[in-house]
Amino acid sequence: MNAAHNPRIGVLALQGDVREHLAALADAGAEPATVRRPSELADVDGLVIPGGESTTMSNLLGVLDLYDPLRERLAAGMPAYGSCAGMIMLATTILDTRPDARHLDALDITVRRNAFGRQVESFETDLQFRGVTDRAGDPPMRAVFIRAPWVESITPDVQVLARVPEGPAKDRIVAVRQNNVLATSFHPEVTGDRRVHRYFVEMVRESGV
Ligand SMILES: NC(=O)CC[C@H](N)C(=O)O
Repeated sequence: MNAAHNPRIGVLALQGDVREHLAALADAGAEPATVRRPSELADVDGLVIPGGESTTMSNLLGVLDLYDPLRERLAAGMPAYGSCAGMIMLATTILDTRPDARHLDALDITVRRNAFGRQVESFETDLQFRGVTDRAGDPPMRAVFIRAPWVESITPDVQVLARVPEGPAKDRIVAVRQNNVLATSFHPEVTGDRRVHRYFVEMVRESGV
């Protein structure tokens, strides 16, 4: 695999906003590919796990024989980016989930599902994103949350990239990175702002996996 110029980045295509991520990755300079089987997973330099329903995704991973190969590639350092349900899938500890839901243990965070409350199922805000909005003149990032999780706690190996700037959930952590794994509670693929996808494409290039 040659990740130097145009990394091949998969989107786990079991459910959720797969098309939007494929388009965002193409805009961000990657060669996008859908991943539904182990052979397709073996062929990518990095993987996006989109939003959807983490308990359903957990089931489908098992049914399609993707769970073990995906854990193995993550353990070997394959870069991954999870948004919303994807963040939940990547986490080591999940609060408010079903006891039989399986996850990928690639990110040392405790994440709470549907954390923003059922009344406020979805909302938008502008936030600062470390490494993306921190140069003078960079506009803030529009973040769209849909029945989103938040990160309840992290270990020292995890870098906080974004927090909720205001309101009842002020300061809750909503974007993190640990080595080659990136996760956001929100959905950058729906706004047309490609900066998070460019950040991830750059991670994949740098990893050279
Ligand atoms: N937009 C989303 O991905 C929502 C995540 C969903 N609430 C879950 O728990 O999996």
